[in-house]
Order: sequence, then structure tokens, then C-alpha cells
Amino acid sequence: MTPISDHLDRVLATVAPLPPREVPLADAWDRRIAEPVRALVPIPLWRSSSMDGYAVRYDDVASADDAPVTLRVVADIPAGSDLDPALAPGDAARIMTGAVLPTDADTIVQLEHTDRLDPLAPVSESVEVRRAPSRGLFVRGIGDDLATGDLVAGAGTLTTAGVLAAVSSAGHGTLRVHRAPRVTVIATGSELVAPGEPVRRGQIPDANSLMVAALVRRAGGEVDAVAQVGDDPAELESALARAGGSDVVVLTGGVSAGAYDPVKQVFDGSRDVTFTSVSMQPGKPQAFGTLPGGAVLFGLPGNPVSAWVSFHVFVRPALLAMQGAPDGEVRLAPVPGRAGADWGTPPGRTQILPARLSVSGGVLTATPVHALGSKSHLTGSLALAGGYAVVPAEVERVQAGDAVDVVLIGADLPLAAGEDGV
Ligand SMILES: Nc1nc2c(c(=O)[nH]1)N[C@H]1C(S)=C(S)[C@@H](COP(=O)(O)OP(=O)(O)OC[C@H]3O[C@@H](n4cnc5c(N)ncnc54)[C@H](O)[C@@H]3O)O[C@H]1N2
Ligand code: MOO
Repeated sequence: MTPISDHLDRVLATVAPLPPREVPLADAWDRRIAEPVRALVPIPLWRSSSMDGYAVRYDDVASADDAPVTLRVVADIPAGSDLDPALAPGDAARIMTGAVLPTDADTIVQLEHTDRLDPLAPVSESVEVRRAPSRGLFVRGIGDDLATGDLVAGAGTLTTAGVLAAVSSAGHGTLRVHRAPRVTVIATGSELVAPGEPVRRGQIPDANSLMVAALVRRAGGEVDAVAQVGDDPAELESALARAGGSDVVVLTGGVSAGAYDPVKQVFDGSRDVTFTSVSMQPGKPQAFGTLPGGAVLFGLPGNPVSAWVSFHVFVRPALLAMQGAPDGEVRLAPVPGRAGADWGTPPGRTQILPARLSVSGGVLTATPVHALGSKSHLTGSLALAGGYAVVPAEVERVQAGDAVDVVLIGADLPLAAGEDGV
């Protein structure tokens, strides 16, 4: 059997980042940045006020703690104004948060420290300063945050909400990002009916189509089409022909030893798509390769838990690599946790156990979603899985409290890859 890491290496050697393109920032969310983004302007852009109040010359108000100081108000500066009123000694300008300080001012007095407490009152001719600020108080300096030319986000960075705010402030209106991989999902199996449809004896609802499509979207892919075909090689071949525009095709079912397994039949003897027994449970039988048009093909086992596990371990890394994610984020990284219960493990294969995750007493705890552990047909309990535990092949039984590696699949933040890469 092939170790997980060998099969993943093969997958990752087959895929490459998709070409970048320049898009307006409004279309750039949740993509990977193709090249380093530097600040075109300093942040902040102006020497501005961080409080609603009065822009003053510090020396005028330094003694305000001893006795209130009355200043003449010579201007009113809202945010967005380009006014730069001259302030002679004893002058102040009313100023709003974000407005540019007059060149002659060096300090802000917040309005709470004056006699002009009503923020909605029209500007007055004078203001009494009742508390002395420190010099420079509430003044935001040009480039306090980033200077022109500073790095805002490196290549491969995911355009999170925070990244979009940063690059907007840094003067950019567009970004070069890798496009989303386009994915066709095909569930195979003559027993499948669409969710919610009545079943006759032997039929079951198709759980994989929607699951894989959702996993594709969560991994940053775009779902071109979702198809469901019976165990008929001709039907599968025509579904594959329709997937011509996709970068990736994900099949489920039909990869093991069944007499009617269509994926096996379609790619029997192919040099481009091959079948591998991977040393993991669930998810042992895997088909992988490329289609004549260049699309990358994954044939995942049909059992929904096997398909779920296989997606996380092989397909997701490929989709991330195609989007230009850095190596350290491509492989979902385990973090140390503890077993929340006893469970059995399969002999001789790495176990990928769907787990309920919780943090108790500061310790990440993984508990099997079902008492039957990682059996591949326990689709109903998959609803509880926040991640999975990775148990090495040589471990025969896990006891509650044992240290286990855990992969969090719901985490927003990428975690660095671990050594074993699963
Ligand atoms: N003689 C052997 N039999 C099996 C082996 C083996 O090595 N020798 N491997 C087993 C393992 S491990 C797995 S995993 C499965 C993989 O089977 P297939 O990929 O060929 O998938 P199917 O046979 O089509 O289906 C398996 C199972 O999953 C259900 N299924 C399939 N698609 C869906 C779907 N879209 N939604 C819900 N459920 C689905 C299907 O009804 C079967 O129960 O093979 C073992 N057999
Ligand atoms: O590999 Mo199968 O997914 O063990 O059940």
C-alpha cells in the first residue's frame, strides 16, 4: 500500500498554480495574491486627528490643568476637508476624527475636555480648554502604520477581509490573484437518488454530490457542474466529456473491486489515470491522474466518510496549490490534542478519524463522532465532525487521554504544515 505522503506528493507534483489575473478589489476576496503587494501611499495618508475636538498649538494649552485656557476658534474642519487654516498663538480649529491637522497645530484636545460638550452644536467663536493634553496627543502621523513601499501582503496570501482593508488603504484598486480552480463533481452509483426523493428497496440518497461541492467551495474552488451517473461506463464517459472546461474533476464511487465499478472500467489500462491503494482508513482506494484535456482527475471512494476524508487529505491540498497557496498552508497541519474517548484503529493503515472537537481546560480534545469510530458508512455522524484525528498505522488502540494529532477543518486561519503532511 502507498503511504499517504507519497500519494499526496504525486498529487502535488501534478498540479501548478493557475495563471494570475488582475481583478477589481471588489472581486478579489478569498483568493490568493499572485505577487507581493506594496504600499503605494503611506498609511495613514495624512497627519490627522484621532478624536473629535480642537486642533491646538500645544504651548497654548500646556497650563490648562492649572486654569482653563480660552482659545479663538478660527475654522471648522470636517473629515475630508482640504482646509489648512493658519493658527496664530491662541487660535484653535474645531476638528473631526480623521480630518487633516492644520499645519500650525500639533495637538488635539478632545471635546470632552472643553466647555463645548455638545457635538451637534454649531461651531462657536471660542473654546475653553479645561484639561491639558500631552504634546502631540491624538495626532496620527503620516506612515505610522506603513510607509510607501512597505510590504502589505506577500505572494500566496489569502485575501481575507483584513487583507482587503490593508490593500485598499495602501492605494490599490485592483489585485493580481490566482483564479479559482473550476471543478466538476460526478457521483457514480446506480443506487443513488437525489436528496429528498423517494427510494425503493436498494436505493439511497446521494450524499456525496452536495458534500463534495461544498468542500470544493470551502477550499476556494468554483463548482462548474454537479452530475450523478449510474454504474454505466458509457454514462460516465459522456459526463467526463462534458467536464472539458474544468480544471479538476472529482468522482466518487466505483474505484474498488466491485463488478460494476464504472471508474475502474473507464480507466482500465489507462496510463494517465491510475488506481492506488493508499495506506489510510477510510479512503484506501484512490484513482488519480489527468484527463486528455488536461483536467486533474480524482476518483474518490464512494463511501461518504471515505470521500470526505480523501477530499481533505488529497483534493483540498491540490485546490490550494492551484490557487497559489504557500507550501506551508497546502497540507492541512495537525495540532496536538488528546483523545476524548477510547477507540479502535484499523491494522496497518493510518487512521483518519472524523472527530468532534472541543477545548477543555486549555486542551484540544478529539472524540469520535460515532462509537463505531472511522467506519466509512457512518455518514449520519459526519454532521458532528469539526476535524479529524490522525492515528499512525502502528497504534493498535487509542485510550481516552492519549496524545493525538488533530486536524481542524473549520479553522479560518491557516496553520503551518506538520512533518507528516496530513
Ligand atoms: N472486495 C473488495 N471490496 C471493497 C474493497 C476492497 O478492497 N475489496 N474496498 C472497500 C473500501 S475500503 C471502500 S472505501 C469501498 C469503495 O468503494 P467504491 O469507491 O467502489 O464505491 P461504491 O462501491 O460505489 O460505493 C461504496 C459505498 O458507498 C455508497 N455510496 C457511493 N456513492 C454514494 C453517494 N454519492 N452518496 C451516498 N453513498 C454513496 C455506496 O452505496 C456503497 O455503500 O469499497 C469497499 N469494497
Ligand atoms: O478505505 Mo475504505 O474508505 O476503508 O472504507
